[in-house]
Amino acid sequence: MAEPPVLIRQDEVEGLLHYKDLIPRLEVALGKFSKLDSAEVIQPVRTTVPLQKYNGFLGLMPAYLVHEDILCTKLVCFYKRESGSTLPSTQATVLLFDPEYGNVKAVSMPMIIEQWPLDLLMPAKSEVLTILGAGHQALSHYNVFTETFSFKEVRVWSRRKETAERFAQSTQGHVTVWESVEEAVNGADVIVTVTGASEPVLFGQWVKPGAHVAAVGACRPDWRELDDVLMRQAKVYVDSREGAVAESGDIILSGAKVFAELGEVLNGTRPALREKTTVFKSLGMGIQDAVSAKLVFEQWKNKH
Ligand SMILES: NC(=O)C1=CN([C@@H]2O[C@H](COP(=O)(O)OP(=O)(O)OC[C@H]3O[C@@H](n4cnc5c(N)ncnc54)[C@H](O)[C@@H]3O)[C@@H](O)[C@H]2O)C=CC1
Ligand SMILES: O=C([O-])C1=[NH+]CCC1
Repeated sequence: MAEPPVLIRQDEVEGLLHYKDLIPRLEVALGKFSKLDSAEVIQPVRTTVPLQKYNGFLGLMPAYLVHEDILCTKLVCFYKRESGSTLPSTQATVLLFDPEYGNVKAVSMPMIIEQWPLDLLMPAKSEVLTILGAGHQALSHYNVFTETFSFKEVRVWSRRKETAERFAQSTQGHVTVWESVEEAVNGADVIVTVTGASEPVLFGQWVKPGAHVAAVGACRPDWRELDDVLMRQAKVYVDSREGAVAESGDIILSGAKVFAELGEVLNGTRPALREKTTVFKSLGMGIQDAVSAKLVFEQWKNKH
């Protein structure tokens, strides 16, 4: 009989998962995904169930990495919350299966980082990082970006100043709080957008030519964080073309063309045009959670 699944709590996940181990594995998985070879990676576009009553969605994100034999699904509820709401806007659970037997081996709460610093797309000299939004994703992206690179200056903006101030107090390094997006992004080399916005908050006219925008929020076809000018003037990279044209309001509503998948850049089949203004629009990939879950489970087993 199969063992019952182990439950790995979020605080344990945080202790077990290290970016330096995770990122190279994520890059390999994304490279395989972009080869469009279903003998290697199977990841259908997320199925989304609307929760109209609560202004949210349940997303089902299964993935199978064939050679690594990792079968996994993430179940993620995400919501559009009113300003001042204390309810979480994203709640996710990851199930890691034994693909042969079919049982669940581990249940864990993911540490969601859908974007990691893409030095390939960032300007060669990246000194100023601006984060728009000050919630959970803001903190995890602050951590991964500042652990991987040394920025001279880190700035944050949020629609409520007190949230941005709380964020700045919670970070390891010094972060300055800005009252307007326009000022916060002025001269920034890297801009991370992690808001719950459904209308653009970042406008192309404010973005320094050659900057890199890591766009994480706006995961619905009618939600946006970036305006048409930015979307049309930038080279747009995505995690999955199929996902982007189905789910990204920034891409669908602006009519912007997708230049490349990140996996194509990693495979060397499309160039990383870091001297141009670049947008990397991520929507979340089941394979990323699969790779993370496998790593967490391996580390957990080593400790128990
Ligand atoms: N690309 C991906 O794979 C993932 C995307 N997300 C998305 O990232 C975004 C942020 O998620 P969390 O940090 O978990 O949320 P959160 O609720 O912890 O933080 C959201 C931040 O955005 C701000 N915000 C909310 N509505 C806004 C609006 N209309 N205009 C400007 N700012 C607004 C809030 O004040 C807060 O600072 C959400 O849209 C979420 O769906 C979350 C997980 C993964
Ligand atoms: O991958 C993910 O967890 C999500 N993507 C959009 C909202 C949540």
